[in-house]
Amino acid sequence: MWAFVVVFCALVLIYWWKNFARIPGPNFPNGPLGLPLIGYVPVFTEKNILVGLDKAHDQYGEVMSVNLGPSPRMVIIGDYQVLKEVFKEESSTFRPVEMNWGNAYFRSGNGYDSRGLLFSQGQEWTEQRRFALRRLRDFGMGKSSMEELIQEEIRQLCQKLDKQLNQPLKVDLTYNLSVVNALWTVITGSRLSLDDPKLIELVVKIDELMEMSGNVNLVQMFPWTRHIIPELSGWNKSKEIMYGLINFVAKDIKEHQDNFEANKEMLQENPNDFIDAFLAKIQESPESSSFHGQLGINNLKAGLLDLLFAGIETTSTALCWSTLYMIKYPDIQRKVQNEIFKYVGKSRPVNLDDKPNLPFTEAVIQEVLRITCIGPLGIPHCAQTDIKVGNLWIPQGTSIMPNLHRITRNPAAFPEPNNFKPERFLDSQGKYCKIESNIPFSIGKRDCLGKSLALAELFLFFASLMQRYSFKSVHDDLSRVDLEPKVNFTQAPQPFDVIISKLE
Ligand code: HEM
Repeated sequence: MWAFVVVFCALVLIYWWKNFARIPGPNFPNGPLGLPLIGYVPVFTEKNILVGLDKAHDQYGEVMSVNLGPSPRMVIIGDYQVLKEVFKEESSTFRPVEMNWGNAYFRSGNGYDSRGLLFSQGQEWTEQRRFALRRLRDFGMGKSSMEELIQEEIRQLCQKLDKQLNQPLKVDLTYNLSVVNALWTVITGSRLSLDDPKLIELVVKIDELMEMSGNVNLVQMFPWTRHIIPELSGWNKSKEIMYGLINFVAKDIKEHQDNFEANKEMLQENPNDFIDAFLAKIQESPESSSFHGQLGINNLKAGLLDLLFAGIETTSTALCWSTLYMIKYPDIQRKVQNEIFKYVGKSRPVNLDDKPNLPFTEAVIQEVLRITCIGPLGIPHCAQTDIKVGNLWIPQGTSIMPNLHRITRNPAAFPEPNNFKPERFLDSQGKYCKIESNIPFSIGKRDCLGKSLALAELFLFFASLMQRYSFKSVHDDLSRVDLEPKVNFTQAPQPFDVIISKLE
């Protein structure tokens, strides 16, 4: 009996060593040895995963490999130049199969393929991404421009804030509703009131999905546990949240389909919104296309979920961070306000054309994005074929994780990286100057699809709020303003109160 146990354990260890722990070749990045099943332990024992990875980078270099959980070694890149070269490769635009099985299960029903934008692969991803990029750029689709839509959201947000002045206020949900609504209007063509229960339901569902994705639950690590302990493993909860969201968008898609059928000729030429444009695309697509028939509808549902999931929490979290940094650094807040008063004044709304005249405001936004790095580890990629960059070799099938947090805190590019210093983005004449390696949106062929929209939203929301209001901490002692992030799938501020008063 004991002999059998010993042989069995030895075989498991050999399997683990060969397939998971071993460094596969001389030019593969080195890294710490992870334990079977749980992987690299400091990820769980340090304050958060970023601190754990920082320690490993300090020891093994900016490009290293590590086991995270029960998965094989993945390559983690914390060097800007290397990441730029690797993510330039077409072969690195794939996603690891093991990370999206659950997602594929919900959205295509077979557990193998994944639709939409975040997790699709190859030709399907190229087609879906190209379409979404173009349609987001068109925004408003001929009816009203993207900027007008955002300006309307800002007007509604200010009306709401005006009713809650001079008292402690949590702004996260309020910002979230406004940012959701801007995207929802582009997608569905209709704006909701900020108190609309439908809008609140959507925000709550996306929050739940975000929290679920950020928490390491058993079913994510060991998918088979769903058959044995569906409740305990987190499977039932995942299903409930995911199906809730899918049904939410499915209702709007159905309404659009009915309307499209009734007004086909007109909408085919002049779609009102993202969903109409997608339905028009479905009509004209051949069988070989990922827009054709039921596959097209599945891609529409999954793509909408992806836009909402990736586009809402991230942007409103960035707005919350900028508010928190302004209450922590009132001098910087005043400097932003003075710049806006000088170039825009107090009454005319700020618009995107004002950007070149507001270099300090722009520098503050870039510094907030850098220091808070909202998606610190991006989304993992996977090498579809062997990738060779300089001496580095990444074999086919290896997962690649960009450590954006590490890159945006590199002291060579950002001296005193842990200090909030917007001036680093200004030249000697006070003009805004870009720093190439500030990449909170990742880089390369599969970088953030919503980067332009996010930057436009952040500039308009932030500058407009700074023009109208002063933001103050509830604490007289500003050392009590906590900038420590809650590290999840994203880095968000701890819940905080702010006192907003109107600027005269
Ligand atoms: C401050 C705001 C935002 C930040 C920091 C951010 C960051 C990121 C990052 C780091 C990635 C991973 C890129 C990679 O795989 O290498 C990503 C992907 C993505 N983002 Fe964003 N994002 C933001 C806002 C938005 C917005 C507003 C939208 C949509 C309207 C959006 C849609 C997406 C999509 C669809 C992807 C997946 C792209 C693909 O797989 O091809 N994001 N984002």
